[in-house]
Amino acid sequence: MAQFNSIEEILEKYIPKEELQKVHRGLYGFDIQDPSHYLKFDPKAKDLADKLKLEVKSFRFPALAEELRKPRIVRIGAIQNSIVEPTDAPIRAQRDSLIKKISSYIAVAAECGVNVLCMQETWNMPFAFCTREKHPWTQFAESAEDGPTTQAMRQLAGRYNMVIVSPILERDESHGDTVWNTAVVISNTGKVIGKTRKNHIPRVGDFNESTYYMESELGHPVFDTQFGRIAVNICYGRHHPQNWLMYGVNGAEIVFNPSATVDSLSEAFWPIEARNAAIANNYFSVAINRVGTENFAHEFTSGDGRSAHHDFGHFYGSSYVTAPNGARSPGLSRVSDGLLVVEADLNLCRQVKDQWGFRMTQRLDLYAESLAKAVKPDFQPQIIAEK
Ligand SMILES: NC(=O)NCCC(=O)O
Repeated sequence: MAQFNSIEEILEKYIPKEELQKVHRGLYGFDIQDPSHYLKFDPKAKDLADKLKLEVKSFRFPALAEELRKPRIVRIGAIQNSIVEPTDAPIRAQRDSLIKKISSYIAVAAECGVNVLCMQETWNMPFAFCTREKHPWTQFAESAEDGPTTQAMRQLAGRYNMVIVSPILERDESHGDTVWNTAVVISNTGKVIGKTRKNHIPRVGDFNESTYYMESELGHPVFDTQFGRIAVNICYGRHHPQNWLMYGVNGAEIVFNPSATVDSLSEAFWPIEARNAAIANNYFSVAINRVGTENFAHEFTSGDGRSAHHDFGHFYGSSYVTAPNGARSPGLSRVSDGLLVVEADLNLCRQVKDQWGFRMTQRLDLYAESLAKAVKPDFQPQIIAEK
């Protein structure tokens, strides 16, 4: 399929203006052409972004004014990016060129007033897990706490007073040098608050990640930051509603979904899953997908009938944010690097909980009892047939 910039662009091109407003309201929950929903940035931010050819999009989610609570306004940032060096370049050159590029994007995010930012899954390397090659790719794995990527991000977090979520390939030197798919959560003070790991590892298409790392044993941590309670649901975990549920049960107000997925597999799901999670759990979800096509020297197959090939297909970007009331931002481009800046009043989370009562009516006790039965070896599905 020929690559195109975005679905939004096609809609705006072919739908008459008065009809377009209805389409937008139905698709996004807002008239997304209403200028009051967009942020104005300092010209310096725009100049910086233009120089870097970085698409910058914004959106604003208002909440009701409350008498007993002040608004809790935060600016959430999401960065999607392609790789810089070809995948056969030296490892250090590949990693350091990405750290340099993303550091320049984070400088733009700072100019846009971003308070809490997340990058895509394993942002500092090519998504090489299709190859099933251990070498050279596991050389990208580094200490979550003080590897070169975390050190660089810690400096920026402190400099810009910004919480940074940095999804990387982790080398756990304390436990046999094991590799994990991890997101490091760095405070706006520059300190590492902690880390979370990918709970669900795919075995679909070319996503041969189970060759490299196991499912996380860290549960569903929520990180209490100056800019809200945040959690990270890494990529494939977005297909598991229970995974989203537990971040909500643990009190998350913003759940990032750093991802890497391709148009031949998941694009129809993409606008649905993180959006539904925000609706069902009354928090903001931030879906961030890698962008671009990455070619690898040695052709590979994955036993799914396709002939040997050198790439995953197209990572379609399309990052977007959904508010607890189901309204969503326009997406970033399908084909280029981008920064999405969303201004949100976190008070909206509790306002929607009150309005819809999902947390009150959630029946966790019923699910816990049913799931406890379902995991037992002698489980019998509850099927009732005509007598
Ligand atoms: N990175 C990753 O988990 N991708 C799996 C494919 C998908 O979930 O769309």
